[in-house]
Amino acid sequence: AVFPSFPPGFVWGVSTAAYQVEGAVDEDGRGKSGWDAFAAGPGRIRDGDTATMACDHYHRYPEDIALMAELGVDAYRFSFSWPRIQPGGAGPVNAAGLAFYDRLVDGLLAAGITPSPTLFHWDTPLELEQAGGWLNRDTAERFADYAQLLGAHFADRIPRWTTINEPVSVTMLGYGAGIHAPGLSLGFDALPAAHHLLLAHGMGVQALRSAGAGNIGIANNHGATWPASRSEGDLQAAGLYDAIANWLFADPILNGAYPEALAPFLPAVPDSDLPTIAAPIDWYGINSYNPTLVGAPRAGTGGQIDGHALDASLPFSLREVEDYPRTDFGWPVVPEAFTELLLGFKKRYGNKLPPIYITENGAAVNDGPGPDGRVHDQRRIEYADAHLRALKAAMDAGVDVRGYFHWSLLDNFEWAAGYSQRFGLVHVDFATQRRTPKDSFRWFSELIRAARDA
Ligand SMILES: O=C(O)[C@H](O)[C@@H](O)[C@H](O)[C@H](O)CO
Repeated sequence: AVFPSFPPGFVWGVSTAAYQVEGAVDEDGRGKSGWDAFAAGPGRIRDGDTATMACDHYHRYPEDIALMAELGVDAYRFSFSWPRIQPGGAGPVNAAGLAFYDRLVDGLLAAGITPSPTLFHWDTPLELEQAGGWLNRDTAERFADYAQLLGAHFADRIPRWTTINEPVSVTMLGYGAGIHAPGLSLGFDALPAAHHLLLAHGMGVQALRSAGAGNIGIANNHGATWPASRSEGDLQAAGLYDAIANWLFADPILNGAYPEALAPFLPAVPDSDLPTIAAPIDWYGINSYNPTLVGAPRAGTGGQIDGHALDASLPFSLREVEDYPRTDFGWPVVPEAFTELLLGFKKRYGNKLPPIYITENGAAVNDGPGPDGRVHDQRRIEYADAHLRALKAAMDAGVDVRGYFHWSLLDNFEWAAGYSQRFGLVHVDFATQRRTPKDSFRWFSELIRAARDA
């Protein structure tokens, strides 16, 4: 089928994150992160994998930049490693750490690829984590200092900035359900972390602007929430889950207030915090993969996330989305839910909604090289094709989307799932670090060129 045309200037990109690709965890003065400590814990990461080497991007970035140039992308969304740049999360800069990002940014610019970094993608400096991490308001203050120094150093070379990646995942998986670092299972008592992450975002925006940087946004994870049935119990549970998973992290930024439904659960916060969180942004980033089916609590189970059982005491339970294909990570493939999500955003925020970038979208498809040495990841092509058509349908209906960043350029360290789940357009042999562009890589590069020539 003919591929839908995207507007001229639409940004095509790929995404990665420092801890998932860099490796070199003990090199050139990098400090430890909460993830280093968490991943070292027995049974925390599938197969006992660690990110000590990951994709060795720290040394192989020239090869990876060449792959991105071959792919034909306009932009590369990577993340800065806070513990590499500022070990301990406070005080002086680690010059050798900063120098790595000078090399990466200059290499991208030389290749005609726009560096589009994220300041924080989950690797909290360990010293800050040990002082309470995102449960501690001070971490937001430290983040503002970190944003200031990066803005001052790179404002002249970096034209697009993301403050924080998915505060919802850090809050719910890291502090709420203990599946990610720091591994705390606090349930609703994790919500102060959400507030401090949002506060850090707002302070980060202000710090970047005062350092002369601009074109700033956040990358929030969002997905359509579907009630398990029209019963009162399921509708109520789905409404509460939707408020926590989606609107808790969008409303304060776009509306300047928390969702009313969550008032009973949220900590009291200083009045001045909400205007800070709502610091004007230039664009809004959405990471989206699939919808979530939610019902009333069920005795004995709260459902599961990536095979990790959720606490049965939660006021909702996650259910399996039936009758749709699944990725190898078990995530349902529902392109129409992507359109539904974006139209829902336009309806909810109207003209308060700035232009959108899809900062992440992709699928775990674990095919490896076949006898011909190629990786025939047809299911990834089908996933991306269907989601880009779903995206274009939302754009045709008036949603202002300016770009799409595929997750991910490389197979990488998929957090608690280790290397068992592959999201890359490029296959990585983690024993030899050999990179093999997959069939999806060729498909995406043809699509980008066709879209540009259209
Ligand atoms: O969205 C996230 O969880 C993160 O941003 C990425 O780091 C993940 O690796 C990716 O999404 C696949 O799960």
